[in-house]
Amino acid sequence: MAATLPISPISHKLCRSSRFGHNASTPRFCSPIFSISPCLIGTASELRARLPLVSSAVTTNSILHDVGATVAVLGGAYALVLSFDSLTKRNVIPQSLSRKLVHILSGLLFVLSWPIFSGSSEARYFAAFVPLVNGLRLVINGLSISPNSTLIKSVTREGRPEELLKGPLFYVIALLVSVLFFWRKSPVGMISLAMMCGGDGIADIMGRKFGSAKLPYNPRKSWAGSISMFIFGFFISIGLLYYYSSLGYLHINWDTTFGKVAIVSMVATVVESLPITDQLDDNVSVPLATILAAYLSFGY
Ligand SMILES: C/C(=C\COP(=O)(O)O)CCC[C@H](C)CCC[C@H](C)CCCC(C)C
Ligand SMILES: Nc1ccn([C@@H]2O[C@H](COP(=O)(O)OP(=O)(O)O)[C@@H](O)[C@H]2O)c(=O)n1
Repeated sequence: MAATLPISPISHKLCRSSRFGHNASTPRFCSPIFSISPCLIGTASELRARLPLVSSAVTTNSILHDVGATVAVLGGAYALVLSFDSLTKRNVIPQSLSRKLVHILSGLLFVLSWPIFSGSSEARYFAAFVPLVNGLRLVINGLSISPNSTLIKSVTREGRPEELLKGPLFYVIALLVSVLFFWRKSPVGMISLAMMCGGDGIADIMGRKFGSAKLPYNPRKSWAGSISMFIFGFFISIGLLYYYSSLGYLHINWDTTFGKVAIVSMVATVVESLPITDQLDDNVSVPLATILAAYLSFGY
């Protein structure tokens, strides 16, 4: 006997209507194949008539869901900067470390927040609103239109507002590109942010602390910084791929993925180590190189 499936609540409601001569007091079970009962035929035509109502209800729910997620992530972004500003003001951590931790955590927490948005095709645009608002915030403060000392102190090296228009703004643009063009169903965007936020951020912290042995072709960078970027970038990338595959967004072939991520991490690390920072900010060169290498490696 063919497997039977419970019909949805709306079908149950329709099946009970007197028009079909049924007095189904409990949800009917229906075979999913040929034995379509008059109730189901009625159900199908009734469903077609009601589909616009169902789809508009689903759309409204998705929009409310995504608006809520956007507000929550925006609040998280604001709270993150405020928290590190407070830690710096109370001399719990030095300003340079505070800025780097904001660099590392902002983007990675943003990527980790993507699953709280709905499954609708428009969800990525709601998520993109977060870096967009923060980008505008950086421009407004960077142009000193209405300077916010908390943001300037937490995100700049020397406390000059115009600094916001360089590294931080490129950083937020990289988040915007990843969410708009790659989102949850491609490994490319999340790996590029793992390398820019996690890898490059750790390179700075480890390089400043342990970077006595400088790179032969770039005395401003060190082996400790670059090796740290490769290792942390690799494991953070793998962690994000595992996170998204365990949630069902990605289907990863782990036999080949470790090698591919290692290659992409190496490419990003080499690019970051090049003496080109004065011409091209790391927050442009690293995500661009990672996106290219990851797209060539994974193909989607
Ligand atoms: C300090 C930052 C970049 C500087 O980079 P570099 O010059 O040191 O290479 C990071 C700037 C972060 C920005 C002000 C806030 C971005 C928030 C993000 C879009 C959303 C985070 C949400 C999450 C839930 C906290
Ligand atoms: N590969 C690296 C990267 C950074 N660093 C150290 O971290 C400092 C800041 O690096 P950076 O100029 O790339 O900083 P961001 O552009 O990432 O903010 C450098 O001046 C080095 O002291 C390193 O030693 N090795």
